Amino acid sequence: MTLLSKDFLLTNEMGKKLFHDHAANMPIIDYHCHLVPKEIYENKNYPNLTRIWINDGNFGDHYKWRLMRANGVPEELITGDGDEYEKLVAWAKTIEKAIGNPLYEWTHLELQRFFHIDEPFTSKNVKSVWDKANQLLATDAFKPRNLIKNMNVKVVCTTDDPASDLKYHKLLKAEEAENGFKVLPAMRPDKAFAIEADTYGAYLKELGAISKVDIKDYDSLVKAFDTRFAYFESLGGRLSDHGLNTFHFVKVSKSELDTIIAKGAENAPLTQHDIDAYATGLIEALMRLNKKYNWTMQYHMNAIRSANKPMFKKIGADTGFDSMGTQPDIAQEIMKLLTDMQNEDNIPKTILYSLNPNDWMQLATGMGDFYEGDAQKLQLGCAWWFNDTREGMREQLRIMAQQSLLANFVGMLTDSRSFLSYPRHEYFRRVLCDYIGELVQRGQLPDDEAYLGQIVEDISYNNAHDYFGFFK
Ligand SMILES: O=C(O)[C@@H](O)[C@H](O)[C@H](O)C(=O)CO
Repeated sequence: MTLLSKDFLLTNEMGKKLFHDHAANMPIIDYHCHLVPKEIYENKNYPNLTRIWINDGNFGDHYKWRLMRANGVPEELITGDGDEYEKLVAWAKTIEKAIGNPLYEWTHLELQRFFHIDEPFTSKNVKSVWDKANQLLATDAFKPRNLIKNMNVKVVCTTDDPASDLKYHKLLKAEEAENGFKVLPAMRPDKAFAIEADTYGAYLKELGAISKVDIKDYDSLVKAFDTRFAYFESLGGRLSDHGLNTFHFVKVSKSELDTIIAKGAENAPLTQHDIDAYATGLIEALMRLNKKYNWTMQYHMNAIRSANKPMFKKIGADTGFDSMGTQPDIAQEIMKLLTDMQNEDNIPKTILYSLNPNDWMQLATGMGDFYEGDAQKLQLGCAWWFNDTREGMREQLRIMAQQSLLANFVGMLTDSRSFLSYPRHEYFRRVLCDYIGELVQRGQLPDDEAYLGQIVEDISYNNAHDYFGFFK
């Protein structure tokens, strides 16, 4: 089989039929990514391949950055102000060493799907790739909105702070019919959780100002969030998303939460008990609001963020210095949370992602204790970040299939900061179809293309369409 041939990742006949005749042409709902709404709205061509692929001066692909650092590339040719062609040369020299790394396949998929460049990308052809890609990047087809539209994307959910004015979502909403896709905000209140940060007090003021609530205690904080849920909802938002790097369930009284919030706002010393109690109180408030608005709550848990403190100070978060978390009991702590909220019937639709696959069985089986109402009210999140590999995807599919109902799964997302990442959905669909095809091959499923094809189409698009309510 040649590199990324027609049947790449497809090792059986049913898998090939399921992919080519059912998955391949399904539209995309990308319900979690980090694209910048302003860039979608302004719709400007990228000047060259480095800027859309590696680093556009603000956001960039920290997956690539990690590998470039692993290859000894100096920071000036990664996130620094080095020559942009030389950055691509550095990437070419890196990717030719990345055998077995998903970025090898993603890089070549993107070159094939967008630039019709089929040969392997190496330091020997980087100049011709640079020239051909840049020529195409200057055309209308490579404006961000056309990149989204031409990949058959129907929904893009960005990642937005509750205090955001969602200016560009509002502007894009007015052009939704013309664009042919929705750009919807997903509320990511991580700053509101960071009570130990010296910026917490200022953030409460910022959130209070935009919600017109004087936030001074738990009730007023919840009221402020309620107004933001209503505003996000008015622009099509139906998701909240939470980076719970670690989590310890600590239930305290409202008056104790009031005291903790006051301490945080004044930047007074907080104990770990305070921090855990506050996170528990706030996540429970957000569970109630997700339930009230019939949103879906995503938990991104067990991550170590910005471990390289000197580089964090130098270039900030989300720059490739994160890794898999090692809190061994995080799933147990989440179970305590779910159990507590079940007592008041306030568990919303929920997707649980853990960066540590050791958590997946606990999460997948634990969720099963709380199913009711909506089909697949709780589900195991797709293989996330460092697990976004063929093997990681197969493991998540296997566990979801064996512990719940794979046919209800809402499928994949890009989680990306680049407009070129949509082939990750194709990659996932290939893995999904190959996995199902193998079950047929072993006689574990009927050799029934119509039945299995419908399930593949549902996982690829229909389930997300119905589950999230973006089109209601
Ligand atoms: O949403 C998250 O917490 C992560 O996806 C995080 O943003 C990370 O930088 C990422 O993009 C992984 O794909």
